[in-house]
Amino acid sequence: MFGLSKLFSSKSAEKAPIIAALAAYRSSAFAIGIEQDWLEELNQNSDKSWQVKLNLPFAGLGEINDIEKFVADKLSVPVSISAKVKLPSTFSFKQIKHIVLVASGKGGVGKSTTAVNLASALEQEGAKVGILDADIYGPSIPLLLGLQGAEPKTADNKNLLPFEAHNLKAQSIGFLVPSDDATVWRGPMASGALNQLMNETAWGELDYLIVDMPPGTGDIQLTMSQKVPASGAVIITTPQDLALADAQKGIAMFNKVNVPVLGLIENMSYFLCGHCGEPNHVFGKDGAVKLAHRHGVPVLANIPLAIEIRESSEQGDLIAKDNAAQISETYKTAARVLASSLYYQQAHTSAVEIVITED
Ligand SMILES: Nc1ncnc2c1ncn2[C@@H]1O[C@H](COP(=O)(O)OP(=O)(O)OP(=O)(O)O)[C@@H](O)[C@H]1O
Repeated sequence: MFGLSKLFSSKSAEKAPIIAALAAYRSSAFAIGIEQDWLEELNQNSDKSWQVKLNLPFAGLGEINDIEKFVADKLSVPVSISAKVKLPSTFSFKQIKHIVLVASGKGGVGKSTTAVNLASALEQEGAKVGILDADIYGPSIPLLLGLQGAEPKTADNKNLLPFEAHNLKAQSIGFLVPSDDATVWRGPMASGALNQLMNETAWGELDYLIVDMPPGTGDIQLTMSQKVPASGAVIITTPQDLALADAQKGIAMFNKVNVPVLGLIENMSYFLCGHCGEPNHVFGKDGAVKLAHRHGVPVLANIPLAIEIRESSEQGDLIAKDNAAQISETYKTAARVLASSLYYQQAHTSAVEIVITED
């Protein structure tokens, strides 16, 4: 852990301007700048340039270049910042620091596609990430990760090993239950299967576990949300009125079970015209942002309706990993804001303890 004495010992006066410049940086994710206790090392070279080492308490490496530029411009000297992600060691379940539920009020809005790309974006922002496919009606995460046909394996005949693809650990409820049977399921059965997968998968240490929930806001989703020690939920919607009405039911459901809604993601938000490049709001405009304002939650991203998203998904590729695609930056920005709100929520409120029970 960083010792303040190391920072302020002999050369504290020289260090004050760079500490102030780091603290003055602002963005949606770094809403109150770089805090002093994130600094691991701060050294000034003989030519007056600075070298900074940071430990970020949330996934946010994608913004380091912007921070570096901001500080260098402010001080008018070259600044080089290196950083790694080191979340506080508070575990919500086994060695998992945060569980985030990705839900939608209705089916077909692109929940699974968004969940898996968000997981990848968090990983690219420097975190250890897993994805758990809990969609009993149509488990699609193995397909989206290019894992179709994979069989679950165990190392010790007790715990399942998670699959690994695209630097993510993954597990799917589809391996436990044939989706044809899901129509006759009740809440306790579904939450029991989810708990079994959470408990009996050897996840190891994870910063974030993204759970792709079944679509809807019925008994099954309610019971599942109640039984998982989630840090928060993200609701995926499309701009149509019907989808937004269902997203509102999702917000109400999470409020009922005291799972904080961390934000909405509007998927298929607009279509970029191939001729003029202008966004075309095929399904309506500003619906998610109005809903978000009404409930005091942020819109984390507006994801376009894009052929590349569908094509990558069908090939088991992730558009979030394609650095040439503008959409990948949109997922990464959403991931940073999500990660930072989890950090500030944990740092500034007292934790609610949720206990997993067997029923
Ligand atoms: N932004 C997008 N642009 C283009 N196609 C998309 C986009 N988002 C999702 N899709 C496509 O829409 C289809 C449905 O997506 P997905 O399976 O993620 O939806 P879902 O909400 O998880 O569905 P379900 O409710 O059945 O679980 C897929 O073919 C996917 O590739």
